[in-house]
Formats: sequence, structure tokens, C-alpha cells
Amino acid sequence: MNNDKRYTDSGIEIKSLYTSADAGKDTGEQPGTFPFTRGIQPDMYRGKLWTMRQYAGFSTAEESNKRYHYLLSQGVMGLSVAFDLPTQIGYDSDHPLAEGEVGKVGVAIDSLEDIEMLFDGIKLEEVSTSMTINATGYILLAFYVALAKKQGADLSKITGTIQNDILKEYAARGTYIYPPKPSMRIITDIFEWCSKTIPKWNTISISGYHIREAGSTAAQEIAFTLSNGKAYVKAALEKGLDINVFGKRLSFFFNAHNNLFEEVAKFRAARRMWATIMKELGATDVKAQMLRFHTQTGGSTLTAQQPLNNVSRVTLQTLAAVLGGTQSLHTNGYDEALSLPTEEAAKIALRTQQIVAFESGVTDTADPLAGSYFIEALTNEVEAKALEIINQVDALGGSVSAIESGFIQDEIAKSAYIYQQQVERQEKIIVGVNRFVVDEKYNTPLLKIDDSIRSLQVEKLRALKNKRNNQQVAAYLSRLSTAVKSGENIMPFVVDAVEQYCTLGEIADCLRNEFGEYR
Ligand SMILES: CC(C)(COP(=O)(O)OP(=O)(O)OC[C@H]1O[C@@H](n2cnc3c(N)ncnc32)[C@H](O)[C@@H]1OP(=O)(O)O)[C@@H](O)C(=O)NCCC(=O)NCCSC(=O)CCC(=O)O
Repeated sequence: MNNDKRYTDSGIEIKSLYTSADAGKDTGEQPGTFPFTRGIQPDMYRGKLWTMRQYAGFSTAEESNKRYHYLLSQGVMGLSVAFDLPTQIGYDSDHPLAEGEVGKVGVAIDSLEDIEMLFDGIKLEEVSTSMTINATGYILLAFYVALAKKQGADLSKITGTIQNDILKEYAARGTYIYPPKPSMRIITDIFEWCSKTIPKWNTISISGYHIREAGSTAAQEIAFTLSNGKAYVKAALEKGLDINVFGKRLSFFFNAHNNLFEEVAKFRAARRMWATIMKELGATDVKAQMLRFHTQTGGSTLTAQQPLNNVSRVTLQTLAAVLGGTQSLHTNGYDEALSLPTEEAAKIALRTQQIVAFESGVTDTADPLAGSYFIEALTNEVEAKALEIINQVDALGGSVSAIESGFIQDEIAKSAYIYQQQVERQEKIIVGVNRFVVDEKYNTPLLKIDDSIRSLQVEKLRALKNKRNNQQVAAYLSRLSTAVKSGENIMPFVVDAVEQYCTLGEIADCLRNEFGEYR
């Protein structure tokens, strides 16, 4: 890179000075009005702070339940559940492929019994819960609703989110099971069923986070995410669903990196673009045009070297998310380049959000950076770059085809390669990694998950299979298979099955038998 020139993470050249001529025409847009560049609420955080929602889950349901109670006691405003890999790809803990993975990157869930334990002492009617679950999202949602029913909750008040975003699993994250077409059917079944059964549930969290983690630029992050969003909307429209109904419950999930102004511009541009896309697709209700999003600070920006420096990175990224108008935020623990966060690291991460919320003053007015020549210019430039990419995806026939042809994966990989080269050539400086390096021994205590978790889960499964009514289990699984074949909405059948204590693996297999697996 030429030393005289400066670029954002998306390769947009930054001038040394911006003037009113760069900012474009002032449209007089107010927060809370179309196209929502300035945020979705007129008063933003004065009306309500964003939801501080720390992503957590590890080991058994019992252990994770303790962490949730701890986080709630420390001031989190919503839960966010991390599941282990076997749960994410539809294997019970006793499956041979689960070996070595049970309870490792999240909590192990095999049946409704585990969910009952996971939320022990927590009233589902009073908390909003996000679940990072995709291919098996339909099963976890059924577990959650079954538990809400057992608790006697009013289902019209139950709120939360399932990630349920399979397209980015093929493109970037990897926990898919079934091929794209039947996966899209499951997702639209969920849209339809939720609107009637749990109308306040956010049915999907269309995620750019993992696309960015895989190495995309900021502009690619929103472009590929909004393209995936268009694919879901089109699939739902093809099923005959009403865009003004399902469109209101679509939500998004983005990453926040260190390049503060480009990140703020990215969030503003994404809102403006989505509102326009939804209007073009036929949404007339403003609530169906609003892009509501969760943010997680960038996992890939954390360094294993001098890990306490990560507290500063997370603070910058928190500012980017809040100045960008996020609805919900997870801040990473400083030790997460090394392991899952310890309780201490999780606490500091939450305190970072609280310091920004209560001490910095950035919540006192809506969209505080609006009107900055630089921010307005950058918002326009990120939008233009992202639009160009969306047009490329459209020309390939939309996201599903663009993923099947490998286009999206290749574009992300190219950006990741360029970034790596820039770091190696010291064109990008990472403090403690390629400059200001010290020879250190850091004795941070790490969270280790014991392999014995698997035997605990296996024993629980064995006991469950002895005590449940196995004839009923077989009958309900067979009904589910019939519904899958007939094209009926699968969700009522999945809920019935989980209430009989059919396991996650049994239900996932039932659909595997009908749909096959994607390789
Ligand atoms: C929509 C969001 C983004 C946020 O929902 P929330 O309920 O928290 O917030 P919200 O909708 O803004 O607010 C709740 C209610 O308050 C209202 N409200 C908000 N602000 C208001 C204001 N100023 N005035 C009046 N009302 C207001 C809203 O309209 C809403 O009511 P109504 O509903 O009545 O309108 C949701 O989808 C969400 O919580 N997502 C979290 C996803 C997540 O945690 N993901 C973790 C992924 S972790 C991961 O994937 C990482 C790594 C990996 O595993 O690979």
C-alpha cells in the first residue's frame, strides 16, 4: 500500500479532509423513519437501551444454567445460548461422531429434559432468549416452546430469536445437515408457524457475523447478508406467506471490528439498503422494512498475545455497534483467543457495555454521528460497494446459486488472503502481533471443559430412554415423517414429538431419512 494513501477495511480510500461537498444532499431524514439510515426508533436509546445479551453456554445444562443466573445477576438483559457441535448438527451425545465434542463449544442438549434444566429458575415469559442454532433450529425452538407451555406461559408473550440462517452455514460457518432446498422449506415452515403460535418470536437472525469472521470485508459482510435475506424473503413469498407479517420478525446479526467509522457507516448503510429491498419486494408496513440487528464484537480481532489489550478492542467495537444503532450486543471476553471466557472475562465484557451505556453519554441522542461529512460520505460509499456485490449475486441467480457455484466462498477467501498479506507486510498494524511485540508469559486462567461431560450426557440419555413411553416415541416420529413427506408444516409435529421426549438426534434423523444430507 502506498504510504500516502489510507483505506478502510473494505478498501475505500479515505481523504485527509471531508467537506460538505462529500456528504451528499441532506435529505432531512429523521430517526425512526424510512429508510432508517438514522436508526429504527425515533428516540433510540433514550427510549430503551440495547439489549445486553452475552452469548454463553458450555458443558452440561446444569453448568450453563449457573452461568445464566450469574449473568442475569450482573445485569444482562437477555440470554444468548451457545450449543455444542453435536447439538448443532443433529447428533445426540451418545452418537460415535459426538466423541470429543460434547459440551465443548457450547452446551450439550439431547432432549426436553436438558432444556428444562438449562432454564431452571428462569421464567421464559419474562426473558428474551436467543439461540445460536441453525440446521437443528426447528428442534430447539420446539424444545423451547414445549418448556414455555409446561411453565404455563402465555405464548403470545414469548420472545427471542433462533439463528436459523442456513445459507451462511453453507457459505461460511459449516453446521448444515440437509441440502439447501429442504432447508429453505424448514425455515419457511418456521416463519409460518411462529407468526401464528409465537408472534413475537424473531424467526431468523440473518448473519453477517460469520461471513466477516471468515475474512470478508465490511461491505461484503452486509452485501452477502442482505442477499441471503432476499433469498429467504423470496422463498417465503413463494410459499404464499404475507411479507408484512413474516417480514416484521426477520432480524439480522453483524460483526463489529475496530475501524470505527467504517463500521458505523456499515450499520447505517445496511438499514437503508434493507428498507429499500423490502419495499421493492412489496412490504408496505414500516415494521417489515426495518432492519433490526444484534452485534457481536469481532472474535477474529482478538489476539492471543497480550490478551488484556483485547479489552480496549472490545470497547472500540462496542462504540461502533452503539453509534451504529444496534438493538442487542454481545461483547467478547478478553481471553477468547485462547479459550471460552472465564467468569471474570465474561464480567469485564459485560461491564464494558455498561460503561459505554451509563458513563460515555453516547446514548443521550439518536444517531449522534449523523451529518458528519465523513460519516455521511462513508455511508454512501459502503452502500455503493455493497450494492455492486448484491448485483453480482443477483446476476448469478441469487444467494442459493451463488453459494452453490462457490462464488460467495471464493470472494470471502480472496479478501481473507489480501488481509493476511497486509498483516504480513505490516501494512496493517496489529498491536502486540506485528508491532509492539513483547516476550511475555501470561498466566491467564483458562476455562477447560472436561471430557467426562460426555459420559454424564450418555447416562442421562440411557435413563431417559428407559423411562419414556417408547411406543409413543415411535408413533410420533412416524407422524413427523408423514408430515415431512406430505409437505405439511412440520412444526406442530416436532413440538408433539419433543413433548414425548423424542431426542434431538432421533428427530434430526427422521428428517435426514427424508431429505438426505448435504455434502
Ligand atoms: C431483534 C433482535 C436483534 C433484538 O431483539 P431484542 O428483543 O433484544 O430488542 P428489541 O427488539 O430492540 O427490543 C425489545 C422490544 O422493545 C421495543 N423497543 C426497543 N427500543 C425502543 C424504543 N426506543 N422505544 C420503544 N420501544 C422500543 C422493541 O420494539 C421491542 O418490542 P416489540 O418486539 O414488541 O417490537 C433479536 O433478534 C436478538 O435479540 N438477537 C440476538 C441474536 C444473538 O444473540 N445472537 C448470538 C449469535 S452468537 C454467534 O453466532 C457467534 C459465534 C458462533 O457460534 O459461530
